[in-house]
Formats: sequence, structure tokens, C-alpha cells
Amino acid sequence: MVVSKAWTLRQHFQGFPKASDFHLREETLPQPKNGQVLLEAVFLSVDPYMRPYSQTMMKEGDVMIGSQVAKVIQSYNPSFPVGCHVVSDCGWRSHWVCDGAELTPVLPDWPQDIPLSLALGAIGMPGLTALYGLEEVCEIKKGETLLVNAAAGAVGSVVGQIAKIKGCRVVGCAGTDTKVSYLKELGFDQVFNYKTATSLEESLREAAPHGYDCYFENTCMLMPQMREYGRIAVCGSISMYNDTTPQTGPYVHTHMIFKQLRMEGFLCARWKHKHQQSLRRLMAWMTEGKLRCNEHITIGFNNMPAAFMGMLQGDNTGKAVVKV
Ligand SMILES: NC(=O)C1=CN([C@@H]2O[C@H](COP(=O)(O)OP(=O)(O)OC[C@H]3O[C@@H](n4cnc5c(N)ncnc54)[C@H](OP(=O)(O)O)[C@@H]3O)[C@@H](O)[C@H]2O)C=CC1
Ligand SMILES: CCCCCC(=O)/C=C/[C@@H]1[C@@H](C/C=C\CCCC(=O)O)[C@@H](O)C[C@H]1O
Repeated sequence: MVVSKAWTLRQHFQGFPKASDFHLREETLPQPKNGQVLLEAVFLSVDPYMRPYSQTMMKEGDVMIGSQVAKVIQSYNPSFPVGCHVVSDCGWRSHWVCDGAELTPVLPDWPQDIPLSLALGAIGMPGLTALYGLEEVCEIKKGETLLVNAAAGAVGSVVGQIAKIKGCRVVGCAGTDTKVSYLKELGFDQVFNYKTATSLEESLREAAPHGYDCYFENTCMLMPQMREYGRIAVCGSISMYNDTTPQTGPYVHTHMIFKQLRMEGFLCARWKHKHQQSLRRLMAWMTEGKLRCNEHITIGFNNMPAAFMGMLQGDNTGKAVVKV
């Protein structure tokens, strides 16, 4: 018998999450049966969506939602032999018994020198989100100018690098000078700190005097600098996830109409049928040295809530993960 640890939602978050909103419990798992495997978490992801989705998808007492890279430590399923690594959506759990239907093996031939944690980041859901937002939603083309905000985050940093691979001019905005330096290292053409800029509008205009063809939107709306026929991929709105009073946004219609803009919200799961080939493309860029990524790693399963709250503070550079 294996005793698993699991973090549950003690009470729904009110505003910014607090340590007392979480509860660590132990659960004795059943012995795996035919067709089943026993998983042991290796890396767990903490992502912004957990904050809004907890409100709609979870009841108080439920195990926190989330993905992890896990190792198969007992197997009665030939598709998942002992020792292989999988991505599982079993939530904030140290161990789990399940059948293979819910599991995605990490890419076969995962290179030794690429950390497996990237299966939760640049070569996982955030990387796929970046790719689909650029290719499927923005339909970005060589020579175009792209703006991305929350640019040093898990999604934004990949967005900017893929756009560079595609021959675009990339402007990123981020909230600290450390993030700005990091994005310059990654090859972004122009980067500015929106928290210290005297005028956001002026910084945006200086960075791209002719305006933006594409805008990858991770936090909030920046509309006036769009070029005619510009495309806006609405990926997230992280700056609002902890609000207790809904914000009223800017009036965007005039820009949308006169510049004939297209603005489209999306969820990366829409292109699930492309995930395998897309992950291989991301991995190829990574092994060629064209795609880099920083990880903010917290050590210890017991520190899951701290890692989650730290991520929501917005100070991390790159992808937030927990190493068990
Ligand atoms: N549509 C989809 O399918 C998906 C959407 N998303 C969305 O993409 C966005 C980015 O996700 P991801 O890159 O994983 O996130 P990260 O946690 O890696 O980065 C988030 C960044 O957002 C910025 N930020 C601005 N306001 C806040 C705030 N109030 N709290 C925390 N961070 C803030 C911070 O950068 P700075 O200091 O520069 O402002 C921070 O670094 C999120 O909105 C997320 O929900 C993610 C995956 C899939
Ligand atoms: C206003 C909230 C916007 C959140 C955007 C975001 O970050 C979306 C992320 C999803 C994420 C959701 C994860 C688990 C929920 C699964 C529920 C279900 O689909 O049944 C993941 O699915 C990939 C992103 O698209």
C-alpha cells in the first residue's frame, strides 16, 4: 500500500490565495490492478489557470487541479512500463493509481540534457499555447511586428522566441528590470518595463513607430497601437484573476472598427489533434538552441501552495514548477 500526499482546496480563494486556503492530507492508495499503473510525481506545475478554474471546476475539499511529470513505479499496463515518464493531470498529488487512458507519455527519445520539467513548460502546455496563439490565431507572417505582454512568463517567453524564429520583429513588455534583461538575452528586439515607463503609450510607440500587426495578450488590453488588419490573440488575463470586483475594461470598439482588427480568444486544447507534432517542433527548436527557457523551481511537494502563490505574485522569470 502506498500513502499519497495530496493538497486540497480547504476553502475557495477570496482575492489573493492564502496558505490557510490549502490543506495537506494523506490518502492510502489501492493496489494497482490489471491495466493500471502507480505514478510518483517528479515535477508539478503551478499555472495561472488554477486560480480562475478553481472557482468554477472545484468544490471545497477537492484536490487542487494540475499537471505533473510522473514516473511509473509499478505497472500492470504494457504501454507504460516501470521507469517511463508521463504527463498526468491528476492534480497536486505525490502518488496516484490510474489507467493509461488519462496519461500522455513524454515525447519518445527525450534528450538526456533537456530537463523533463520542460514537459510542463516550453515543451508542454505553455509552449503549445504560444505556438497556437501565433500560428492559428494571429496567423503571423515573416516581417510582421509582434507585441507580447507578460513576456518573461512561461507562455510569453516562448511566444517571442517563436516569432523571432519566424523572422518577425518582437516587442515585449515585462514588469521588472531583471525580466527585461532576460528578454534581451533571448533575442527580443525591444523590451521595456511597463511598471517604470513614464508613458505606456509612448514606450509602445517608440518600440514600434509603425504599430503592431499582432498582439499576444496575456494580461490586459493594449489596443491603440495596432496596425490596420491587426490580429489580437487573447490568451489570458492574469492581472484580473485575483480581483474580487470585476474590472470594467476600456472601450475598444472604435479601434476594432476603424483598424479592422480581429481579436480572438483561444484555449490551447482546441488544437489537441496537433499536440504531438507541435511538441516535436518545440523540441527540435530547443535542441537546435533556438528556443530557451528559464524555470523557477521550488523544491518540495510540501511547498506547492507557496510556489503557487509565488507564481501569482508575478515576480518569477520563466516557468514555475515544483520538484518533489
Ligand atoms: N488560453 C490558453 O490556453 C492558456 C492561457 N494561459 C494564460 O496565459 C497567461 C500567461 O501564463 P503563463 O505564462 O503560464 O504565466 P506565468 O506565471 O509564467 O507568467 C505570468 C506573468 O504575468 C505577469 N502578470 C501581470 N499581472 C499579474 C498578476 N496580477 N499576477 C501574476 N502575474 C501577473 C507577470 O509578468 P510581468 O511582471 O511582466 O507583468 C508574470 O510573470 C495567463 O493569463 C494564463 O492564464 C496560459 C496557458 C494556456
Ligand atoms: C479567464 C481564465 C482564462 C484562463 C486561461 C488559461 O490559462 C487556460 C488554460 C487551459 C488549461 C486548463 C486546465 C485545466 C482545466 C481542464 C478543464 C477541462 O478542460 O475540462 C489547460 O487545459 C490548457 C489551457 O487551455
